[in-house]
Amino acid sequence: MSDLTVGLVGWRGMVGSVLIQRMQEENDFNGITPVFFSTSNAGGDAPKFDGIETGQLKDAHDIEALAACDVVITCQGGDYTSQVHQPLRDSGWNGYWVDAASTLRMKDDSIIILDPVNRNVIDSALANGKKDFIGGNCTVSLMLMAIGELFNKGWIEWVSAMTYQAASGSGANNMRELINGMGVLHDAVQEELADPASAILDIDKKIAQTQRSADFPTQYFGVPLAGSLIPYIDAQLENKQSKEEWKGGVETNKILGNDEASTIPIDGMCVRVGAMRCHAQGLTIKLKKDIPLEKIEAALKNSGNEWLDLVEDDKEATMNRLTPVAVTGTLTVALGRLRKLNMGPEYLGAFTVGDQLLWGAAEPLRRMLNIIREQNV
Ligand SMILES: NC(=O)C1=CN([C@@H]2O[C@H](COP(=O)(O)OP(=O)(O)OC[C@H]3O[C@@H](n4cnc5c(N)ncnc54)[C@H](OP(=O)(O)O)[C@@H]3O)[C@@H](O)[C@H]2O)C=CC1
Ligand SMILES: N[C@@H](CC(=O)OP(=O)(O)O)C(=O)O
Repeated sequence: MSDLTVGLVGWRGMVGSVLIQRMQEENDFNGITPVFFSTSNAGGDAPKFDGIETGQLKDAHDIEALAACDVVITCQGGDYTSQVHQPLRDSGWNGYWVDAASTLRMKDDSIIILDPVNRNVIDSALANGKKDFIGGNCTVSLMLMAIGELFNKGWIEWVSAMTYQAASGSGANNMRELINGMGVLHDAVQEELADPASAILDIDKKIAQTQRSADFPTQYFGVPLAGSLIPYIDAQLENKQSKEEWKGGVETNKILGNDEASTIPIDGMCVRVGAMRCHAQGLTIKLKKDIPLEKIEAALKNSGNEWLDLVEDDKEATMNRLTPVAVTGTLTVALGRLRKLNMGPEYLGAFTVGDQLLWGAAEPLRRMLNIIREQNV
């Protein structure tokens, strides 16, 4: 069988760059013919990689050029998907569409991909001729990478997820704004900080004044994030959930292949915090019955999830392994603070942290490409 021709759209964005880096690390370019597309620089030079012929960038809106690909992987964003996906399908193209954007996730013909958790759903979709494979919301994917085994065992009645989401989830400019804000705050009290005798409440007052000043960087988040938090992510829905909170329920159930009768209630509050690219979540899990903690830990350890770092519920281990700083830039999803809560023996508390650009965005896409390749051998 000849190499798959794989169109890459959005490769120079933040998610796309992480994808390309991971594809290089895993030698995913071996045995495919990559074609690089651009929405802004068609005809320019495609990125150069060792030993890979990439040629010129093609126009990402050129339906004919896209239709020449067996697989299109896009990290370009939802607007691009809205503009291009349907015209491409309408042209008769029957290739695989692999997408990071949320646009198509809840469509009947789409599969949300997170193969360590739902490989069975993906395999049966492939067998049934499905062609649209969409990466899940980062918070959802990271929660499932942590506690997917407990869902698969059928132990969970409902979950409440309280999230602590990194700036990267909003994009590169938002990450810059967070750091700029931190710098502005430091600059505002630099002299007082250098003087150990200065009063902390004076420093605090100056920080609050600076955060509230008209020239504090808020262009992208809308309000200050540095030294603060924002308990709202994405659009407001009519039922008062944020769209991010809504995704937690609908996407989790779709990934797990649950139907209306087997839907598991999942809800909580999604909060933006001043972390760079790792999302954390405090989980309250209502179990269907009292399952001993040792049994739960054993199930997680034996789940075959090689990326899970099950952190013992111990202060030192937690501080060293269950933080954004500990896991950032890695595929490790840390899960800890596992303990039965005072509400009763069916109530399990947990805390999880993972890199939202890796398992939360890029990694499921490159793994889907490899699953498609296995099908086409
Ligand atoms: N950020 C996240 O956490 C997640 C994002 N996603 C999805 O992925 C999509 C892309 O997100 P993200 O990667 O953050 O978006 P980016 O804004 O980083 O990149 C999107 C596109 O912007 C264009 N672009 C314009 N200026 C620049 C520049 N200076 N540097 C790089 N690219 C530039 C590029 O297109 P071109 O080369 O054609 O000009 C690029 O492909 C999102 O819209 C979302 O749908 C999904 C999960 C998580
Ligand atoms: N909304 C997520 C990031 C993201 O892009 O989500 P989605 O792929 O569902 O649009 C966040 O802000 O952290």
